[in-house]
Amino acid sequence: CPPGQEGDVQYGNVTDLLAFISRISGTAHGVQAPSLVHLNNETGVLLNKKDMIVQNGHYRLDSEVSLFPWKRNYRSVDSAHIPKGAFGRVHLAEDCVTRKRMACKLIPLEHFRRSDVEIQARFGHENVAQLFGAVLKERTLHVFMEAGEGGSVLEKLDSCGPMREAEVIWVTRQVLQALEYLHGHGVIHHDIKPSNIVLMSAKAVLVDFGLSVQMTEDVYIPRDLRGTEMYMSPELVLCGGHDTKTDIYSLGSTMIHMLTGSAPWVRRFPRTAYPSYLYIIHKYAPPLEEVPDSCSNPLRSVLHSALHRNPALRSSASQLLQHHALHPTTNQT
Ligand SMILES: Nc1nnc(-c2c[nH]c3ncc(-c4c[nH]c5ccccc45)cc23)o1
Repeated sequence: CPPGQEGDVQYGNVTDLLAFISRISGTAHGVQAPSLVHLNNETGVLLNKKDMIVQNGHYRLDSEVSLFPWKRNYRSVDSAHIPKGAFGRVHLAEDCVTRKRMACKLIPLEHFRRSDVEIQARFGHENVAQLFGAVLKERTLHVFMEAGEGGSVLEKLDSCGPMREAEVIWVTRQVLQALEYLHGHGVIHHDIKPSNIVLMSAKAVLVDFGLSVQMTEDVYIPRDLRGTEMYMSPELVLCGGHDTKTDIYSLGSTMIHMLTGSAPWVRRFPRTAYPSYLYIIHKYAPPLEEVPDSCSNPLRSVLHSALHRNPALRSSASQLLQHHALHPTTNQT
């Protein structure tokens, strides 16, 4: 980059970031936005003025910010666990001046969905990975976010096996706090699963909002099938319309994965023999028979409420947060 050539990375607020996202959304779909004519230059909006230092309108890789592979949280994790979203790989990033550590998701412009950024920009919550900004460089969008350096719940499960009940309760409560907030604003995440829950020292956060939607009616009529099959609700599989309760079912499926170490269905219907689980999810009762015998009755009751086949009878995030099983007292064994 010739010295003195100004970049176009600016500090701004959420409104500025959403305006930038709207401009590149047009570019992503072939419409060349005039203000982005220099796609080989950098352009973007950073929300985090304290920790991210822009130099002459630049926030360049290896100059202003460095990317690193994530440190392995568990020895046995193979490279397959390098975090990746629906359409982008996630790296550990560090600001070269402030040393602020972040996550940086690289999304090719042709795969970019507004919801990848818009939902996290508009709906901040302590259990939703905080968005720090987005920079477009050479047709790749770099999305900077809060980093869960403890890795994902999936990485922990694949390395350490089934989680203890107290750990399952803690993660479930963290996710329910995020879902209570998102669902209260009509946002459906659509991909609740262990790899989209990342761990930090004192909390867990939801990540990967690339499939999320904000409902404008009481029922969301999908144009495509969204999510990861093993965790999908029966009503989502039927494509007849669904609402935020689909995330609750996916959380119930995630709880089974945390308690057993395996995703629901796969032990009874091995992936080698069943390329798709959609028919199984539609035809069979919810996978409550996979709840281990060791599971306490109170937590079993939470699973019954979260995995109810009828979304109208399924508990909401707010209702589950009131469940006594999710507030164990220290004197309970
Ligand atoms: N798909 C997606 N979209 N946004 C994120 C994201 C935001 N902050 C993060 N922090 C950590 C990880 C992460 C996932 N698996 C891991 C394994 C080891 C270490 C870290 C991780 C992922 C993120 O992920």
